Amino acid sequence: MSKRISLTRYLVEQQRVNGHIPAQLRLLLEVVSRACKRISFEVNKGALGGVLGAAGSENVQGEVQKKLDIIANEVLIEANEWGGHLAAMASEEMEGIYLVPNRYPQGEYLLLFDPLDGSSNIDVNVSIGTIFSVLEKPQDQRGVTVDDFLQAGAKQVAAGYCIFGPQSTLALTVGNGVAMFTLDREQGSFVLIEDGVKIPEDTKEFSINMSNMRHWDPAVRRYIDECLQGEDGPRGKNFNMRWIASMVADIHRILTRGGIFMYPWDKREPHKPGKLRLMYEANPMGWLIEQAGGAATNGRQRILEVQPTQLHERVSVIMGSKNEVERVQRYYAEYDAEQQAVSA
Ligand SMILES: O=P(O)(O)OC[C@H]1O[C@](O)(COP(=O)(O)O)[C@@H](O)[C@@H]1O
Ligand SMILES: [Mg+2]
Ligand SMILES: [Mg+2]
Repeated sequence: MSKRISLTRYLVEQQRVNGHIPAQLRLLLEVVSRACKRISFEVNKGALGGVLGAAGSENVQGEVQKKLDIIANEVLIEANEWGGHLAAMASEEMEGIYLVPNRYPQGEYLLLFDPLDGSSNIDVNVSIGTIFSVLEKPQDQRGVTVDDFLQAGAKQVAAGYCIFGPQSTLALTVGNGVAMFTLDREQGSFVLIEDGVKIPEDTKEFSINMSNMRHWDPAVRRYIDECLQGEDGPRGKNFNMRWIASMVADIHRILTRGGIFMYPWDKREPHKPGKLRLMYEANPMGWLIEQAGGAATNGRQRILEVQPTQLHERVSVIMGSKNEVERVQRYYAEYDAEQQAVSA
């Protein structure tokens, strides 16, 4: 039987052998993975555990909260607040930041999370997940503020997600490629299933909510129009489409077999840059995708270089197989040049 490598062992190797992560970060990631395990068990209870359905409240973004959104948020906070590795946390489900209470030891990291991604899929038994991102607390003696969190995605020191599907699988990067671990429920531990995950540079599969087509901008329309024309169009090949409506599941598929995922700006709410959140959805996913050889952009700028100005900032998202993402970027550049020429 081949040797099984647990997440714990992988992290120890990242720390000791490769010197990639300090001990504090290793311990923090252990705690996050334990929280993901707890959430996985809660998710699996479904109707039997009374965890389905709406909670009867709204989050800061005006979205109806599901019971599991709140349960997952509490699990992550409870697991992480006393460990001594963190200074503060931020979540999709909380308006402000959560400071580690004074009664617990204070750490050097900031943790951001989307505790339950794909909330609309909870009640219909479709894959959902937890997304997380770790930043370093800026070095100074002040107490932590929201401004400390407003760092570009390129500053992340760890990022990942745990998908709760037919299997619970945790994908992780500490800046040394992407590794995936599946939860062995009998052993109670995450076991390495793939290291050095690589996304093919080309693809024949796109992922976008087609019902928004009439609201997109011309660059995205052009790209999707050409995909839809298949063999008869300029791309000369047929494309397939997948939309799970859980970013975590769509990105997991792309990390597994390639593809392009888009949730672009659209004109329904023109003042918003996009639907997805920069700091705890696009940044961690963007870094994972890049670490697997893919690309992540808002059409005009690399996502990891977007300087956040708000905790719950939104962003237009185009990520996945490199050549396709670069093509969409090119279409944006061509469209912008045309617009400039018209207005000159
Ligand atoms: O309802 P739509 O347009 O299909 O949107 C689906 C998108 O919304 C999200 O569910 C937002 O995440 P939350 O469930 O964490 O709010 C993404 O995971 C997904 O890509
Ligand atoms: Mg989400
Ligand atoms: Mg969520």
